[in-house]
Amino acid sequence: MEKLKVNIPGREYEIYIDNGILNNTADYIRKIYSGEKIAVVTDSNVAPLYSEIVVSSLAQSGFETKLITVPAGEKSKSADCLMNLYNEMLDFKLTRTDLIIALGGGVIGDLTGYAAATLLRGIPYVQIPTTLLAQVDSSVGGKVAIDLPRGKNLVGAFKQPEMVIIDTDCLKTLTSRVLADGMAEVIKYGAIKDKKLFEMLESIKSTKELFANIDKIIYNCCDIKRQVVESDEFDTGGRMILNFGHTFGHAIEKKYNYETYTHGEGVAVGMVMSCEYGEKLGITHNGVTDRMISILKNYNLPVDVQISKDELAEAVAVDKKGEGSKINLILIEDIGKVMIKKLEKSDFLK
Ligand SMILES: NC(=O)c1ccc[n+]([C@@H]2O[C@H](COP(=O)([O-])OP(=O)(O)OC[C@H]3O[C@@H](n4cnc5c(N)ncnc54)[C@H](O)[C@@H]3O)[C@@H](O)[C@H]2O)c1
Ligand SMILES: O=C(O)C(=O)C[C@@H](O)[C@H](O)[C@H](O)COP(=O)(O)O
Ligand SMILES: [Zn+2]
Repeated sequence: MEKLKVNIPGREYEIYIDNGILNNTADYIRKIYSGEKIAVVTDSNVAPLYSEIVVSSLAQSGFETKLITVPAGEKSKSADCLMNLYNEMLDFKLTRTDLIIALGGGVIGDLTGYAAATLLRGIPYVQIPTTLLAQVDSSVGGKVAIDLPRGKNLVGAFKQPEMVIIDTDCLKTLTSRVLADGMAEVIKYGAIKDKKLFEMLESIKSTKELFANIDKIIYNCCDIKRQVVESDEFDTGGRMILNFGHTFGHAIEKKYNYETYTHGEGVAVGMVMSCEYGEKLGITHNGVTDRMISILKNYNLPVDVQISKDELAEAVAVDKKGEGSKINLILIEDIGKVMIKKLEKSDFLK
């Protein structure tokens, strides 16, 4: 069992990492919740795999639960799905002193977290992430959101969870594509903040070897995210580094209607594009782009996608790192050495 504490004054919480801990979900929940009602939100793929373990643990411990299942996939991070979720929670007569659990990948975490941030002006929630991406990134830090047709995560909030429960056994049922998505964010952490992690990822030669190191990798990433979020919870400065590859990545996801490319795949190509752009500006050292391309290919992630300058400019216009006419672009000078470059939006990509 590994444990981390996110120290945000007034909103502290623990992250527990272990295999098999879903069986004891109720014991963890009891540490932070003394009420009775819990709405458990999950998706149509995760429900048949893990809802029974979670709900029966909660029921055996005397909690009154309602399982709410939404369709799997990014399209569920939508206003329509959010409204349905609100209605299901209100039908369950949830109040502000009750609890919500997000059981699933980043889609469920973001959607449920946003419902928790807004329904009745805020209900406490717990993250139980079941994908690698959610375990290393989205379940920690409190960014919650839905997408709009005009762009990714355009309606959202900062709402820290009460606890994050990471069961690494859940990773055994992921498809190789979803596992690779998580690796894109893991590679991001190495690229921005942890050269040793990046080098370790470069040396891994098989999925078996990856799984042998997965607990350590998850711990490392959560620890980096914890530190970054503690220093800038509301994304006004230092937290922006977690967006490395995302300006381009979000543009790719949107261009292809959130269907062709997943978030991790968009971020993978976005990191290559950021390295190329950084090299062009003379910021990213020569050779870094090649190294990025090579590691991404090793984890079966895409490194190139067709997208026009106009489509990128559209994404820049709604990017949350914008400040009036300027945009904060995240670049790396070298592996593990990140920087924030402020540019005029009109000069970007010229
Ligand atoms: N809030 C944040 O800080 C943050 C960080 C990174 C990404 N995100 C968001 O996260 C989303 C991507 O998350 P994701 O990659 O987890 O996608 P996802 O939630 O869509 O999950 C990917 C697929 O895996 C399935 N799945 C989940 N757990 C499983 C398991 N254990 N076994 C088998 N199948 C399983 C899901 O049903 C889905 O089909 C994007 O919307 C992205 O914007 C948010
Ligand atoms: O937690 C953060 O901060 C991040 O930027 C993590 C990203 O991996 C994540 O995809 C996030 O949701 C992107 O945020 P956005 O502010 O660009 O919508
Ligand atoms: Zn991301």
